[in-house]
Parts: sequence; C-alpha cells; structure tokens
Amino acid sequence: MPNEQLRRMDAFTFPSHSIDLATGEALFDYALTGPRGEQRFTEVITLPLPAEPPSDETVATLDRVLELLHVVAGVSYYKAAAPHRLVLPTPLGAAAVELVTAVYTRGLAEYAYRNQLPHVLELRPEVPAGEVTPPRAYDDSDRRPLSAVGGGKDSIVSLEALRRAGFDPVPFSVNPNHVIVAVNHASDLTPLAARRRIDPVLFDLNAAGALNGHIPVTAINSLIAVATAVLHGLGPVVMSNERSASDPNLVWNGHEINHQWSKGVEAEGLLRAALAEHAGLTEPYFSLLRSLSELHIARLFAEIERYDDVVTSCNAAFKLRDASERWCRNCPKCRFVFLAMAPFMPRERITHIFGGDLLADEAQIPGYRELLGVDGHKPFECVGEVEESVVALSLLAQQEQWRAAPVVRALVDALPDTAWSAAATSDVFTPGGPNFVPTTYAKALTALT
Ligand SMILES: CC(=O)N[C@H]1[C@@H](OP(=O)(O)OP(=O)(O)OC[C@H]2O[C@@H](n3ccc(=O)[nH]c3=O)[C@H](O)[C@@H]2O)O[C@H](CO)[C@@H](O)[C@@H]1O[C@H](C)C(=O)N[C@@H](C)C(=O)N[C@@H](CCC(=O)O)C(=O)O
Ligand SMILES: Nc1ncnc2c1ncn2[C@@H]1O[C@H](COP(=O)(O)OP(=O)(O)OP(=O)(O)O)[C@@H](O)[C@H]1O
Repeated sequence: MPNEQLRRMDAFTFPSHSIDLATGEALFDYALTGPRGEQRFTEVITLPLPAEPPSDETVATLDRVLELLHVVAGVSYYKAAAPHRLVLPTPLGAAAVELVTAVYTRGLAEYAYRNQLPHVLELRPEVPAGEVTPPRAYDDSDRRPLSAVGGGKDSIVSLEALRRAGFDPVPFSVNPNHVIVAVNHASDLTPLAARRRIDPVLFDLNAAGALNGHIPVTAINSLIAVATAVLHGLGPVVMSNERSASDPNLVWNGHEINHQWSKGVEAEGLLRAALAEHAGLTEPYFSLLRSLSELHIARLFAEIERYDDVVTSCNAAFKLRDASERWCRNCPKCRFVFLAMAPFMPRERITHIFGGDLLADEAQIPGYRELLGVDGHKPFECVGEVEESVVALSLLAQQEQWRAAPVVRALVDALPDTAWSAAATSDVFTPGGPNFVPTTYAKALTALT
C-alpha cells in the first residue's frame, strides 16, 4: 500500500480475535481504514499449553485477558498511520478504557514526539455502548509466581530473590532468543515461553516509509505473561521494573515523554486495575524491584555470579532482525549498565561480562557526558537517572582499580562541583516511591541483601 494512502487512514479498528485451545494459537486482527480502502493486519500470539486442558472458568478468565491484550497489542499497527479515530471492538469498563487511553497516548509519546504528531497525545478511544458483564473473581495469589525474564540484570535479580525467598518462580519469556535461553539454562529452572509473530506486512510498510517509532512493548509482554499465568493456574506475574522507569525523558507540549512509560508505576497501576475490573484478577501483576534505583539493582546483581557468562541488558541483542550477539558496547544502555555495575565488582569480572572495558575507551566519553547530564537530555533508552550515574562515578573515583581509567578521569573533570555535593547526599540506595508489592512478597528482596 503506498505511503500516501496510509497517511489518509482515518480510523483504527479491531475486527476480531480468537484462540485455538488445542494449539494455544491466538489470532488478533486489526484494520486501518480510510476513504480509499483498508489495510488489514493479523498478529499471532502462541501461548504455551498446560499439561491438563483448562476448566471452563479458566477459559472464561483467559478470554477476558485476551480482550485486553487484543486492544493493547494494536499499538504496533496503529502507529503505521496514526489515524485520529481509535474504535474499540467491545464495551469496556472505566479502568480498562483508562488503560487503553494511556497505552495509545503516553505509551506512544516518544513516537508522537519524534514524528511530530501531537494529536496522538490527545487520542480518546471510541467505546461501543453496552454493559460489560462482571467477571468471575479469580484469586491465584498463593500459587507459584511467573517471573518475566528479559535476559538482563533486572529480571535475574528478581528471579534469584524469589527463588532464595522460597517462592519457586517459573521463568517466563516472550520470544526467548539465545540470550534468554542461556539465562534460563543458567538458572536451572524450567521456563515457559510464548511466541509472538508481528504481521510481516508491517515490516514491508516500514520499509516503504510508513510512520514508525517506539511502542510500549512492556504492556504487551505483561498481558501475554498474565494470559499464560491464568492458563497454567499460576500466581502473580512478577516484573523487574525499577523506580527510575517512571521518570520522563523530557516534556513536550505540556506532555511528559517517557521512553519507558509502560515499565513505569503509572502503567503498572493501570494494568492492575484493568485486570481486576475486566478479568476479576485480584493480584495479577506487580514489579518486585519498583522501589529500587538502577544503581541499587546493579549492586544486588553483583552478589550473584552464576549468570556472568550470559547476562545481556543491551537492547541491540533483542532486535527482531540483525540482532547483536550480546552487549554491543556502544549504546546508552551498555554505557549506563557498565557504569552502574563497575563500582561493585572487580575490573576483570565486569570486563568479562561485557567482553570489553568501556571505561578504558575514550570514544565513549560523549555518550557518558549525556548520561551524566553534562550534555543533552536523558537518552531515549532504558537508563537510570543522571543522579545515579553521578553517584556511580563518585564511587569509581574513590577506587584504586578505576580512578585512573581514561573515561573516569575525563568525566570527573567534566562535572561541576555542585554535582558532587548532590551525589554525597543522594538517596539512590534507599528504597522509596510507590509500589504494588504484596506484603507476602516484600521479604523476597531482603533475601538477597
Ligand atoms: C530491540 C529494539 O530496541 N527495538 C526497537 C527498534 O526497533 P528496530 O526497528 O531497530 O528493530 P526490531 O526490534 O527488530 O523491530 C522491527 C520493527 O518491528 C516493529 N515492532 C517491533 C516490536 C513490537 O513490539 N512492535 C513493533 O511494531 C517496529 O516497527 C520496528 O521498527 O526501534 C523501534 C522503533 O523505535 C522500537 O519500537 C523497537 O523496540 C521494540 C518494540 C522493543 O522490544 N524494545 C525494547 C527492547 C525496549 O525498548 N524496551 C524498553 C521498555 C519500553 C516500554 O515502555 O516497554 C526499555 O528497555 O527501555
Ligand atoms: N522477551 C521478554 N519476555 C518477557 N518479559 C520480558 C521480555 N523482555 C523484557 N521483559 C520484562 O520486561 C521488563 C522490562 O525489561 P528490561 O529489558 O528493562 O529488563 P531486564 O532484561 O530484566 O533488565 P535490564 O534492564 O538489565 O535489561 C522486565 O520485567 C523484564 O523481565
């Protein structure tokens, strides 16, 4: 479909969805519609099947979760044209509508900013009139948790905290690549995996110049995880989203632009409320690491050595096409995670984990200046706050093994005196901020410290 036709699309709709419980394959249909025709898409998500067929009650709850997933996963296709109308397929309650509105506005905020599409931030879904039948209440909070594994340090910290506190977690991933497979293998736990196939038509449209940009992928992965937990009769989905994920990168036209919006505490609260209202799930989903800074999580990770050969936080390793083998060692996330881990481990160990020493490489200095707030704004990546980077640097400047490293020396010289005094009084190692961790799970973090 030519680009010019795509730009004339005026509505995004959700024609149908279904699941085949013999195969676990769910089909989610979408359509961009306009005066000169429509563009259809089908996303295929395959859930792992349980050993026993699910009960009718389980299937009814699963259907409710899939209704939410259908709508949320549409963002990938909506963004190819960004029409002004978002027409929902079925009536939804207030909490579900609030979630959907936020996913298509705040979740697409970076995309809207980069493509200069302010109307996306004001989008309001059209909800069909009608009553929503109340769901059956479904409380599985005492069952084994499903622990989402993304291959990076954060989910490893959660997995180990849950295990050491006796929760017997089940690792779970969407489209596990070789990194995630290796992390699961190192854990010695038996994982579950779901498959997600984006309609290849989207890649063709991208190649032809369709609108493109970042989407709130964690919201999609989270709902796939909840659907899997319901199907398998498991307990809450445990995420590893940290405190700083809630902080925006910048403000544009009065709107906060946050690359990590769907990892933030607002998205977590909205997802929990929508799942309670629409699917009757009482304790479906929370982030165990919500009250911790990235730097604090890096310190906890340093206590765990069994994943050193496999842990990979670099997003380049998780691309659908042309992925890097492990750390690319030249992106904001690699720079930040190296800086955050370095104060807490011997130089040989971190060099082994990354396959190189970023603080010995002067080419990294401009990127580190951004992380430290000397130049530009916080990069559009999953990186911690400027304050966390400054605290990490101040710790390195005090260590014999790092003090003379070329990048450390250059950055110490670049920082104003005020930054050091702020670092000295920082609370980055004090847990804080709102969180949804159930009291029964609060002990899990202390199991690591
Ligand atoms: C791996 C990655 O960071 N990808 C982002 C990148 O995509 P790129 O075009 O370079 O390659 P692919 O990942 O192979 O994707 C190809 C196209 O497919 C579309 N697409 C992909 C996944 C999806 O769920 N929906 C899609 O529509 C899209 O058109 C891709 O171009 O740049 C894209 C554009 O900015 C990003 O959308 C890709 O981000 C992925 C969705 C992704 O999985 N990213 C995570 C690693 C990520 O950024 N996580 C955030 C959490 C953000 C959140 O709120 O959830 C983080 O770690 O901070
Ligand atoms: N493929 C995936 N399947 C399921 N959950 C995922 C997947 N990728 C990421 N997640 C989860 O989404 C959340 C955000 O991912 P993120 O990439 O920030 O975390 P991570 O891989 O654990 O750590 P790091 O921040 O070091 O990369 C985490 O809870 C993570 O477990």
